[in-house]
Amino acid sequence: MAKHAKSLLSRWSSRVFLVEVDEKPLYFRLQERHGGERAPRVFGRLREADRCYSVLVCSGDRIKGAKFYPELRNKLARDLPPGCDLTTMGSFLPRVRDSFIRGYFLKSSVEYSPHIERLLRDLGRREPLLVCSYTAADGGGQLWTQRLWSPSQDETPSDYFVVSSDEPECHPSALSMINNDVFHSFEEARDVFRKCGGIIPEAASVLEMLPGSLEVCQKPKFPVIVIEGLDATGKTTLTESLRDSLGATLLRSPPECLSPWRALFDQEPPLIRRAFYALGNYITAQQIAQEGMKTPVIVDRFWHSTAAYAIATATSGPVSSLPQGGSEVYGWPSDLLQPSLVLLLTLDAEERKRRLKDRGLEKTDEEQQLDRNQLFRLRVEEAYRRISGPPCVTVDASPSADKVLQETLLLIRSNCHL
Ligand SMILES: Nc1ncnc2c1ncn2[C@@H]1O[C@H](COP(=O)(O)OP(=O)(O)OP(=O)(O)O)[C@@H](O)[C@H]1O
Ligand SMILES: Nc1nc2c(ncn2[C@H]2C[C@H](O)[C@@H](COP(=O)(O)OP(=O)(O)O)O2)c(=O)[nH]1
Repeated sequence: MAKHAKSLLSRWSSRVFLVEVDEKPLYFRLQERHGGERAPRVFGRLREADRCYSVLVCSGDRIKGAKFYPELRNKLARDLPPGCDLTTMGSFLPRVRDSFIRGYFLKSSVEYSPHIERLLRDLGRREPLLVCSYTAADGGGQLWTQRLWSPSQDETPSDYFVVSSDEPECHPSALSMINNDVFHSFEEARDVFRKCGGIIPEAASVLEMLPGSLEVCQKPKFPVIVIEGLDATGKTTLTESLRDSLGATLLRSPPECLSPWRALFDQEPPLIRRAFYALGNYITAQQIAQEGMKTPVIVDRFWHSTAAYAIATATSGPVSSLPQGGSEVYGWPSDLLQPSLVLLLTLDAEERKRRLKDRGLEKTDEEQQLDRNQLFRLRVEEAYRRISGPPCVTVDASPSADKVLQETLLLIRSNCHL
């Protein structure tokens, strides 16, 4: 069994678990049982026949684990017997960075079925899984562990209670966001792509587009203005008008040179997808530094989009589950060029939907998620606002395109002395 999983087993009982129940986080941990004390109720609505499993991906290889996590869900969703309920779960060591590991919580309302254990063993042969199976006790919603096991290791009989645990100050995924979801360094993002080579051949093509090393960008002579906002808020329309009005150079992130691979990496798990967008920002930064010596530069999306979508995706539930304002995760990468001004186009949801529809282009999966999941959209919008470095200046994008342009030109002239 991977050394990592063995060490994890030994720390199993000091871990806290997080299961999303009806979009609300439920935190619990395992407490050694002594004597015949009764397990306290943690999960409501469990019957005596219910059997639950915590299935955690504890791969020692970050890339393989990231790739395996979505595959595991697809396999479980496909192969589990009817009557099984699958939700996301995580486990972490309180206040220990990078201790958050992801997994799934299975609730099987069928009588005990060896089929599930066989399925987990087969899956566990591909990547070390840590499985803790629970049995609901006397139907009252009490749970205790039956066995802790990793398919590649004998079962470890155990006798733990499942007891509620306090909600931590911030969502535990925040403990692992930096350089897993939000990349704060070129080297960290490039390292992910270097390690992807064996699994995703196109990673090599992206690496070839990167600068050998980050040349120290000279501060551009001319102002650099980034336009941010959700899809269909009018960024493309406004940036093209600003380019014409200011005689500026128009750039976008990810840069054109990465467009052949964007759709492919949009399908990859967050660790790889976010590294892709982070690397795109570094290439765009090099272009900004060059063009900014000759003309003002307008950029269509940059770091704020990368960080806001990554943070909003890595958390779940209400805005309150975002890392607190001022957290390190909102910081600007020290090796990434900072623009002179960042304008965030804001628009009410109905008008944005109308523009999306009028535009007719198919929606990105993130856009579909924005539509479907208002909570996700609210997390993206709030994450935009919390990002430090140059903070966003919001611009109401609901007036006509020309009015938005005039308003924006006023802001640029007053902030950038153009
Ligand atoms: N101020 C405006 N008033 C009314 N319609 C607008 C305005 N700005 C843009 N539009 C229209 O809204 C649609 C979306 O605009 P645009 O493509 O510029 O948004 P976007 O933010 O660049 O979207 P995406 O990020 O998805 O590319 C287009 O059909 C555009 O013509
Ligand atoms: N540009 C950019 N887009 C990102 C990033 N992270 C996530 N996204 C999402 C935002 C949108 O839903 C989707 C499309 O972004 P976009 O740049 O507006 O695409 P485009 O339609 O203008 O080509 O990608 C990111 O880091 N940069």
